[in-house]
Amino acid sequence: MLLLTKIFDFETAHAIDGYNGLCKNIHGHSYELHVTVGSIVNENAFLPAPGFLLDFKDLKTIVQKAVVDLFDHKLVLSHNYIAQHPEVLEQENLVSWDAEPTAENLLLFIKWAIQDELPTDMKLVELRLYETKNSYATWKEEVEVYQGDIW
Ligand SMILES: Nc1nc2c(c(=O)[nH]1)N=C([C@H](O)[C@H](O)COP(=O)(O)OP(=O)(O)OP(=O)(O)O)CN2
Repeated sequence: MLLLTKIFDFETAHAIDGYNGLCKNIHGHSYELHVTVGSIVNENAFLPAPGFLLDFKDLKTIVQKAVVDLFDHKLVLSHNYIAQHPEVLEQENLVSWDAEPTAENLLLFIKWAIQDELPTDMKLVELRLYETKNSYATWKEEVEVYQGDIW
């Protein structure tokens, strides 16, 4: 499989309801999202002109619209959090969510949002979302491993 990766940045504020730590309060992150897509190719031949699996520009357009535009400079809070802090409803950049906006849940949402927008010959293979430079969540397509005569 041949893979392409593009990196995106967005600034988002959130709080985690039910968490016993600093992240229960509204705070922000400079998120970094790595999106890897791929396709099975004939590895014994060059790609036909223009030699792209997918134009990086097209990948950028898809992820920008499906993810970055939704989250950049937004405040993402769960319905549970909002119910306990109704004053946040005054924020014009509020995005209210069914789930807690953890790195894991954001990543699952991002997977759903991107998957359906890719061309049919491209597969979403891996997503990595950095919440800080030291903390990130990864989603990977399960790869079937060939072991002798059984998959
Ligand atoms: N499994 C998860 N754990 C935590 C999440 C999360 O989304 N998934 N989120 C948080 C907080 O949002 C917090 O802001 C990030 O936590 P942490 O990485 O511990 O933050 P630090 O600033 O201490 O990170 P450094 O980059 O190491 O300085 C908490 N846990």
